[in-house]
Amino acid sequence: MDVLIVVATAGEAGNLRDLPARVTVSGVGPVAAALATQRALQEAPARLVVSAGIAGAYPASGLTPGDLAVSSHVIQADLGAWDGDDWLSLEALGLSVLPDGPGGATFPAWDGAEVLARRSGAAFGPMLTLSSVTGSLERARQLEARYPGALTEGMEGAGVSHAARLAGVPALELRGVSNAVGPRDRSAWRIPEALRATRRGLETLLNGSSGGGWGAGAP
Ligand SMILES: O=C(O)c1cccc(C(=O)CC[C@H]2O[C@@H](n3cnc4c(=O)[nH]cnc43)[C@H](O)[C@@H]2O)c1
Repeated sequence: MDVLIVVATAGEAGNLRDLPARVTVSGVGPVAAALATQRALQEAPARLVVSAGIAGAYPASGLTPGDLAVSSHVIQADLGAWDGDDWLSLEALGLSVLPDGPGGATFPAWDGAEVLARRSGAAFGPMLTLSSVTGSLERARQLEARYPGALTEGMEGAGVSHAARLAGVPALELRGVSNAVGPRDRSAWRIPEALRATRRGLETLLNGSSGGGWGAGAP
């Protein structure tokens, strides 16, 4: 399988180097992730792009550190406008990140993502991308209200999805949970557990063809 895995940091790449896929380290944030994905796809084609790494889990998701999440959609959640205290999404503004398309800042995931989630024991749902880490419960709940069912928060998924979409390559986000989204408490982050979960999901993906393949969405 011809898979490009994009992670933000060298630490996240460290335990993935032996997997049968190309791993690119983008740097942190959606712009860095988009540029790195674009460059990697120009250097060599891929049939599937994965934004992988660690993530925070929103309170209502029920996810805890060491759990795994796979995207149904990837959403750039901080693109929009404030009208006083009211938030207007790109959709509400009639705008899109894609010059030719509807969809605001939402990127549907690869067709095989739901099967992958089932096989790897991952939660399956929307995964949010923001340019800054949420630091309060109030803000976490606002984001959950705005994006019902949101599982996780990261800083690269939408950038990776955007670049993949422009290149005509399917994409998904796959992240191990390192922390709860909410008040900043670095001592509660469980990065090794999150990295193990991420690796488990990627192994399931990369071994997929030996388990009956991915059906119509096969990369
Ligand atoms: O607050 C700190 O001191 C701090 C120190 C080192 C790293 C961080 C990060 O926030 C890492 C961001 C990095 O990891 C992903 N990530 C993980 N959890 C979250 C989250 O709750 N919200 C947003 N991003 C998260 C993200 O994709 C970045 O690549 C903080």
